Parts: sequence; structure tokens; C-alpha cells
Amino acid sequence: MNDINSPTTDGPATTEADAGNALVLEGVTRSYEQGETSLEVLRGIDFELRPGEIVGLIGPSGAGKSTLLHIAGLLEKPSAGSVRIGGMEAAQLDDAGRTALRRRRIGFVYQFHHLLPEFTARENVMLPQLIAGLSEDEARKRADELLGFLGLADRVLHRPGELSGGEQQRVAIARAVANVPDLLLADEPTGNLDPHTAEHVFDILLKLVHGTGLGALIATHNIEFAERMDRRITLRDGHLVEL
Ligand SMILES: Nc1ncnc2c1ncn2[C@@H]1O[C@H](COP(=O)(O)OP(=O)(O)OP(=O)(O)O)[C@@H](O)[C@H]1O
Repeated sequence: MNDINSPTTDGPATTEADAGNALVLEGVTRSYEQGETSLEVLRGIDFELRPGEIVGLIGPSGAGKSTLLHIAGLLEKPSAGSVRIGGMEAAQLDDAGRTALRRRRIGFVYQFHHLLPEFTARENVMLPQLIAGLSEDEARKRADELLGFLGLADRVLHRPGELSGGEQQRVAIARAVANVPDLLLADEPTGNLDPHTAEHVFDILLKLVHGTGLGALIATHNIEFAERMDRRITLRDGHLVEL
């Protein structure tokens, strides 16, 4: 996996304080206003994710896991607090800046693969790289390397409809890390797979994170998988608890 970890794009400048961290959350709160009442989902979250570290985010339905992932992924703004990706403070950025930071520094994997059905596996992995400004040759080379690393060398020309569920999810993982992000966020990445396939996809995810410098925060209901990650955290009454 020679080139898996070699950055191909320049990121924005980082602050020295935590340039080494994939993600830093400081005093993050999030409340939703509902008529006269306010629902406080996150109440002052402090969290650091180091490069090469994979952390399991577990907890009951409604605890705020997706809210936390959306905030870490710059898809949603916190009510208060600081979110730093690879040392870059997101609070000071406008919407365009947040989108640029998200595209360059963050990869997402969801329960459902969300691959573009009319494109091949290779093209799906090339697309975010082309958007980031890489040449077609560079993007194709990296897509094929990644797909090969994920055991899909002989599937690069298949469309999503011609792939199994586990293969589709591995393509989605390749797409998520195609731009060499600092941070990988996943919401139940194996939730839609049978136990055997889920195990295989999880093993590959673990190998990928530990073999590269990216930090990963993975929301999962699978306690067995969470136990194989480096750390586990949960949310209780809006507070983050290390398990
Ligand atoms: N846009 C919104 N407006 C109002 N309330 C919201 C909104 N988004 C989430 N909530 C509420 O915030 C709480 C946390 O939701 P969230 O989706 O983060 O939970 P979760 O831990 O991811 O749950 P699950 O495991 O079921 O996906 C829930 O009570 C939910 O109803």
C-alpha cells in the first residue's frame, strides 16, 4: 500500500496547537428549538482524535450520535464550541470555506453506500478527486490502488448494481478516503450487511485506518466491533463518556 497514504492535494493551513490531531471538539453544544422548549442534545463535548486512531461511538438510539457526527463532519453547526479538523478551526469559516474543508479533509461512510449507479467502481472513487482538482490519470491511478488494497482489483469496471453489498460498501470506503482525509466519519458502516460480510468490511476498515494516518470516528451498535477499536465513547445526557 505504498501510495495509499500520500497526500495528493494541499490542505488549508493548520494551527500549531493541534495540527497533529485529526479532530478536536471543545465545549461543543447543540440544542434544537421546538416551539417554546429547547432540546439540548450535546452539552459541552470535549474530544480529541489522533491520526491513525479508530474510535467507536456507541449508545442508545436518540443519544445524539448522528448529531455529533454531523457537527464533526461540518454538515451542521454547533450552537457553541470549537470544531477543528487537522488543526483548522471551522467556526471562523463561511459556508464555502466549510465545504472546501469538508471536501479536502473529511471522508464519510454511511449505512447505505450512496454510490452513483451509472458509474463504475473506479469512476465513483475518481469523482471526488476530480472535484478536488486532480488530473484524470492521477485520480484513476489512486482509485485503482485503493480498490486493489480493498480487494476489488477485478471489480473496478463494475457498476454498483453489479457488486455485492460488501463490495459496494468497500467501494464507498475507497471513495471516502480517496482525497486522503484527516478524518473518516462513519455512521453504522456495516449496519446493512450480513454478519460475515460486516466482519470482512470491518476488518478492512480497521486495516485501512491503522495503515494510514487518518483518524476515524465510527458510530456503531455492534459492540463486538467497538471493542476491537482503539477507544470507545458514548453520550449520556448530552455528555461524552469514555468507556
Ligand atoms: N433537526 C432536528 N430537530 C429537532 N430535533 C432533532 C433534530 N435532529 C435530531 N434531533 C433530536 O436529537 C436527538 C438526538 O438525535 P440523533 O439522531 O443524533 O441520535 P442518534 O444517537 O444518532 O440515534 P440513532 O442511533 O437512532 O441514529 C433525538 O432526540 C432527536 O429526535
